[in-house]
Amino acid sequence: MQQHHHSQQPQQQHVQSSSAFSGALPPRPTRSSAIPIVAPVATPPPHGIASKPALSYGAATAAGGASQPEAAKSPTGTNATASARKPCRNVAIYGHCKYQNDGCPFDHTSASTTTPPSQTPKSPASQYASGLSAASAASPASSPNKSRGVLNAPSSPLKGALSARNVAAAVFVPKVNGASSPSISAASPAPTPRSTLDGVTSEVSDMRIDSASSKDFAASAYTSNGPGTSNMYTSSYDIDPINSSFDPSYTASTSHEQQMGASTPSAQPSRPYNPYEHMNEFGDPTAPQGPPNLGLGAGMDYYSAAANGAAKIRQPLHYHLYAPPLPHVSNLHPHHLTANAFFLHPNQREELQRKQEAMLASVPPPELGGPNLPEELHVYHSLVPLEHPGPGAPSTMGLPPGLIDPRMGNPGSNGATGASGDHSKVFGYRSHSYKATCTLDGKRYVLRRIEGFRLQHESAIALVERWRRIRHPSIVSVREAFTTRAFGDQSIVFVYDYHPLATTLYAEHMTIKAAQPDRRTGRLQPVSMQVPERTLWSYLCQLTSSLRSIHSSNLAARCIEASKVLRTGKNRVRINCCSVFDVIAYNPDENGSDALKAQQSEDMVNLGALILSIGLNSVSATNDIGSSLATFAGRYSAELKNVVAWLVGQKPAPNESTGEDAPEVTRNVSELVKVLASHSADEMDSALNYTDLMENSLMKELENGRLVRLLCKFGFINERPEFDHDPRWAETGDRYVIKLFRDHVFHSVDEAGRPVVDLSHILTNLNKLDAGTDEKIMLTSRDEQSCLVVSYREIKNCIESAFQDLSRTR
Ligand SMILES: Nc1ncnc2c1ncn2[C@@H]1O[C@H](COP(=O)(O)OP(=O)(O)OP(=O)(O)O)[C@@H](O)[C@H]1O
Repeated sequence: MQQHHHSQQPQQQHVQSSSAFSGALPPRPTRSSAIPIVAPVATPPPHGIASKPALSYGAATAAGGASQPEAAKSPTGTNATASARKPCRNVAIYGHCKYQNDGCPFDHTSASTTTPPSQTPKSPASQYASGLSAASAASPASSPNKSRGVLNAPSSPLKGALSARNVAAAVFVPKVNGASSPSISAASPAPTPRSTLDGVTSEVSDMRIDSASSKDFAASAYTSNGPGTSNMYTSSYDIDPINSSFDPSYTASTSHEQQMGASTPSAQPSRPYNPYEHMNEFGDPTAPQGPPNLGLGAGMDYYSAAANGAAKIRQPLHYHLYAPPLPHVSNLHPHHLTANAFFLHPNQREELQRKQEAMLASVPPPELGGPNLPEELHVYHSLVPLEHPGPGAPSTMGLPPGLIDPRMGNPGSNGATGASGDHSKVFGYRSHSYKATCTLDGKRYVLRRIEGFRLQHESAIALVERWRRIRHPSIVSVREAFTTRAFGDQSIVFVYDYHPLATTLYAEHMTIKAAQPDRRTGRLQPVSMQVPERTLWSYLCQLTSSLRSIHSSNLAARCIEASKVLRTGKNRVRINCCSVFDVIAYNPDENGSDALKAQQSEDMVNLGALILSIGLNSVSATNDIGSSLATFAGRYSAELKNVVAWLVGQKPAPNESTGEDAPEVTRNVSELVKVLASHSADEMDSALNYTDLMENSLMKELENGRLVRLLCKFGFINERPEFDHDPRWAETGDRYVIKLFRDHVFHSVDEAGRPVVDLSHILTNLNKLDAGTDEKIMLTSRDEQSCLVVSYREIKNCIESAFQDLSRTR
């Protein structure tokens, strides 16, 4: 309520001053639109008519009121003679007035005289405008920030910023004068009485009125903005300033050229827009002419020119333009392009969000029917079982939604994993897996508890330390192991990195998955179990690489099993549960190196058996290796079959022509790496392509991050009920411009008053704002009684200044 009160009060005040400003009319009801500037041509009498006096910005007048300036007391709108002396606003905005010969009482002459500042009522818009030129102590809009504003800096290109009433003076074009900042030229007489606002006078005196040269100015005026950014002044001659804001044909050189001081309006002839002009900046020797103003080409070679150019910062930076997707990524699937030009691909977003949901999944506490788990275990808390509780357990004990990959269905129903506490098919002990949060770093880990295990040798658990040091993209990292009685028994717990929504190769390829809806028809279709050969090669390459790392560390995986290889993404696999066997099957009497050799050799056999089982979608494929290999050979290439046969220890077939036995190759991981060389190259290509795709996705999200930061700043400033004991802070001074810009971006309406719900309008404006371009826009107050012509750079400065004020008070 308080906020409402504060935001209303200044608005009412503004309406009052605005109605006085426009001439004795009752204030119009406040509308959410701030964009009526597109509409005037649709209204029969454009201005000067009693029913629509609000458009007479040129001379601020008032019907009365003690607070009004002296000069404001002469009526406008009702006095045709007075109107005739006032410059027509249509000329100011559109370059011509279509009602010139149709009764429009305003002045359309293009002869120019100096536009004197006229009296301005203290509407927030005019307050801001006057604040731009000189901070007026009497103005309620004056804020301590103004002196900091770029607008007051003598060399600023914003020096000629217009106040609301200056909009009434005809077309302005920036005057580029050597290295100094552009000033503004007015092209129509402005016979309004001299202003009492001295601060504005100094600003307006910078405006050159020279209708004869105005065309020349127009030709050079576009130099003030960067390519892709139209200039309000230029637009006012021949294009619609609103609808053509992205028309690149009205832009050419950069402000850098202006800084070089060689492009005076008269010196630089009009030349066609060249979208590749920036390339010339570095002195491309193939260019037909040297880059403007750099003096390159003659005597300067391309590379030194490039080094020179690279050192210079080009302004303005074109942050307001979305960079298109890179061709090497986007050309992969053209139909993906249009939908995903701006944002992360929906499937990718969905997958990432599902993973986050899995990370945050929790179970109810035991008193509410949840599983009976210790509240804290060593440095871990919030334990959530990763396996279903077994038949007969109440539903509250079930897995929380979002914890498992939805493709897998209910794990209990299809037997993808055993129930929590079942005997592990691999380790033999009863085992449980939990997701848990670490109190030390707040991250999620997986705790694998082996129930009823009594540790006999301290040195066994010390082996875990060796596993801790192994970091490999295809191995689930081992963090630590500890024994505990927290579950009421003797248990050992192994801690691993958590990979949300991970499934096992067993669940993925050896269990029948629930039918999935067809993409085109939407009908449920059974999921094919056939594993493409490319996928098998990919698994083989990844697992070989991880074995290589393990074996070279004088360790053996000992758990190359379908249920112990996790699938953590599309075709991404990781060996899980490393170190468990080393601890639970520890034998102090074993000869170290012989045992290790045997275990490593076993890893190779298990790898072959795993590929064979996946290819045949059955764990029992290893029961009869000979017949399984025959079936396998019917589905896959001879090359793959031979590699698998070699791994599982089958004798290679004799040479067909000579009948001789093929030489036996020693079976170890180094040999396997050689065998897989060409497939590893394929794998690397895929990985690099995927990296490119990810980088591209990252670039899209980067853009969004910028805009979110900007929107946060808006949120801090707009509608703030009070700041620094000033209840009108959010509505006055720099903040008034921010408010009008917010209206322009989010509350604009079309000609029929319907809200413009157009994301591109928002993105375009926010990007230009973030980039701080020199392009100017017209902001209109909610009551349509006043307007401001400001550049995005000025608005950006206002936001920065207001935000800094807020953050300084912390
Ligand atoms: N590090 C991990 N990150 C994420 N999920 C994991 C991780 N380790 C295991 N899981 C998940 O926990 C579940 C149970 O794993 P587990 O290894 O106990 O499978 P299992 O088929 O029950 O094997 P076993 O027969 O040995 O008990 C699986 O669905 C697996 O996806």
